[in-house]
Amino acid sequence: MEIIFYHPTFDTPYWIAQLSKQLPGANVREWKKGDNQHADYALVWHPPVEMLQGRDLKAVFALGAGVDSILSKLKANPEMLPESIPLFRLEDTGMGLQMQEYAVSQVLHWFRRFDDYQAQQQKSEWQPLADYHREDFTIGIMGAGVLGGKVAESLLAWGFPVRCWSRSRKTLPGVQSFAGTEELGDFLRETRVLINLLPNTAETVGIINLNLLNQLQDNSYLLNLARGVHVVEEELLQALNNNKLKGAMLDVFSREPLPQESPLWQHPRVVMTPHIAAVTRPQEAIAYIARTITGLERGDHVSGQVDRQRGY
Ligand SMILES: NC(=O)c1ccc[n+]([C@@H]2O[C@H](COP(=O)([O-])OP(=O)(O)OC[C@H]3O[C@@H](n4cnc5c(N)ncnc54)[C@H](O)[C@@H]3O)[C@@H](O)[C@H]2O)c1
Ligand SMILES: O=C(O)[C@H](O)CO
Repeated sequence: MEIIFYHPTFDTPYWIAQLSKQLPGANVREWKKGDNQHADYALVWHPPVEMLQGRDLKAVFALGAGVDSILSKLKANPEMLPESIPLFRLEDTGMGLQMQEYAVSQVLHWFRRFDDYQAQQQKSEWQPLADYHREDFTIGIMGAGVLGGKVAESLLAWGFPVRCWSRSRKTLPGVQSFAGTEELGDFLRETRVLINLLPNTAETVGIINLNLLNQLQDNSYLLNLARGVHVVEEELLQALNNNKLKGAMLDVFSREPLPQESPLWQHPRVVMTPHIAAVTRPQEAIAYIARTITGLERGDHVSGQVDRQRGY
């Protein structure tokens, strides 16, 4: 079995060595420009079109959870990967735990009013504040898939009321599930902390706009862990400046790196990280890919295949 690997920043020798160890019958090689030799599987992130085009592959694996970049490249170059070749993505592979760490730490930060205490410290002000109550701190998770489900579990464990919104209704124990555009308003009405874990698709671009934010509880918070294009950044700033939103924590931006001139850098109630909420963990990802390839070779049904029409 021949496997080609391409990632612009990963430690390629490590990936090749580990994949070879876990797939003993496979010959794994780094794809380099000009390599047109046969391959059965391709493992990629931001692949050059020529790497995939014209190949008779059994499957392609995206080396991340989101497949928006590869699907948008495919839109511009449909011949890069015919529909008959399945595209897989990473399901969890250690990202669920990272998302839990991120979400729990920030929700607790807001719940215990550490943002207010930090602002007071700037003014050398010693002033105990009223406690917040969990019943007024409903967490609303948009996108209740692999990662949204994990985040829901972790916040439930801290005793917060948790609800989710997704395309179809979910049955996550203890979580109130809302589905479809017709239930979006009901989902938002009680939400105090909005956590975004939607995929980037034609339907979800720009979904977090002023109209949506205005439907949240007053003094709400936004945690964007998915993609920057979900948020209309100027409208987020309006919602912060008119105090509908009390704070926002953003891991992703419509342009990355965030341009120096963006007012988000300086906003006193915005905190940010540089797209690190959940990164690909090589060990878990390699084990998952090896397991999936073994399953595909046996003809098993395996999960993780992207529905290209839906876009995730
Ligand atoms: N910031 C980071 O570091 C980072 C890391 C990993 C993943 N992500 C992002 O997180 C996203 C989610 O990952 P996942 O593995 O949980 O994906 P997933 O496919 O398992 O879950 C997606 C969820 O969104 C819902 N959904 C999709 N379209 C919808 C729509 N139009 N309306 C309502 N609900 C809709 C689905 O029903 C599903 O519940 C990824 O697509 C990626 O963009 C970000
Ligand atoms: O989707 C993912 O896996 C991360 O956001 C990296 O882009």
